[in-house]
Amino acid sequence: MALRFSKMHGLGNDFVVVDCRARPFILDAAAIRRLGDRHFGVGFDQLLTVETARDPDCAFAYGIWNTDGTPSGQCGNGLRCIARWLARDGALGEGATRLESPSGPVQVELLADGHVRADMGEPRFAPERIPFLAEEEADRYAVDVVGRDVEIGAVSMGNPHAVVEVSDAAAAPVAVLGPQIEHSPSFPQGCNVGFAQIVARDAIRLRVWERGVGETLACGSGACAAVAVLRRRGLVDADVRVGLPGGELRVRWEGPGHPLWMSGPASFVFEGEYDV
Ligand SMILES: N[C@H](CCC[C@H](N)C(=O)O)C(=O)O
Repeated sequence: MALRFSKMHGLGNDFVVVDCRARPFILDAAAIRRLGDRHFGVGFDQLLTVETARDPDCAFAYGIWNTDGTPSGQCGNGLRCIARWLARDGALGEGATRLESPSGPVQVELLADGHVRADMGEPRFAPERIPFLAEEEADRYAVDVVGRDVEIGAVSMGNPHAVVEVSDAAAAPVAVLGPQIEHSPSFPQGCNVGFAQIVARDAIRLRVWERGVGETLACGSGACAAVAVLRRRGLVDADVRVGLPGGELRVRWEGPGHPLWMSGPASFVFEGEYDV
């Protein structure tokens, strides 16, 4: 059976997008891993499906799977690509459109410069909503990683994130500390791990080790998570430029009680057919 797809990326965080509006998604974890394999398949950081919405207030729904076949609750770069994909299909109305993500509704809007702005909802810091095992909610936690304490912030953007503040993102031990924190028992469902360097009150540099993938060139929900954690600590202003290896995202968060906004590019690369 041939599976038609669009290959897309958001700042180098790359996706295979499959239109499942006419028929349900049928690949199991092993088939997703094969599709995501960069030698034996097409290759992606995440597989995204466009689906009909169950939520009557949303125009469409979307699904998210990592390279290892595990599902995710949110994908910031991916939802910008879904918005561009729907716009090309003539299915995105004027102004803001509500989309149903696996973790709840988000709102997207195509900007004049071709970028996409997304209302990602409010960051969730309550440990049980991340999920993260902690007695009480805090700005920072000490997590035991291979016998030593590492200080992190923890937050959900619909998917779990740990944020580690570093003095130099370029030199951060992403490949060592990333998987150790991703698989920490403190995060019962695992987590994405951001390494954030504060450059100014309106600019940070960030690298992200993604749950179920590894280090990616960019992570939209990771950028949101880093700004949320650093703003809650009073270390950055509301508007922050987030510099990732693949490029820059803009994130805006007034603070508790307010939604968090992210904006950035979304690009098509090619259309293809995959023999499932
Ligand atoms: N690349 C995505 C994040 C995927 C998160 C996934 N790795 C998870 O298991 O939560 C983004 O732009 O937000």
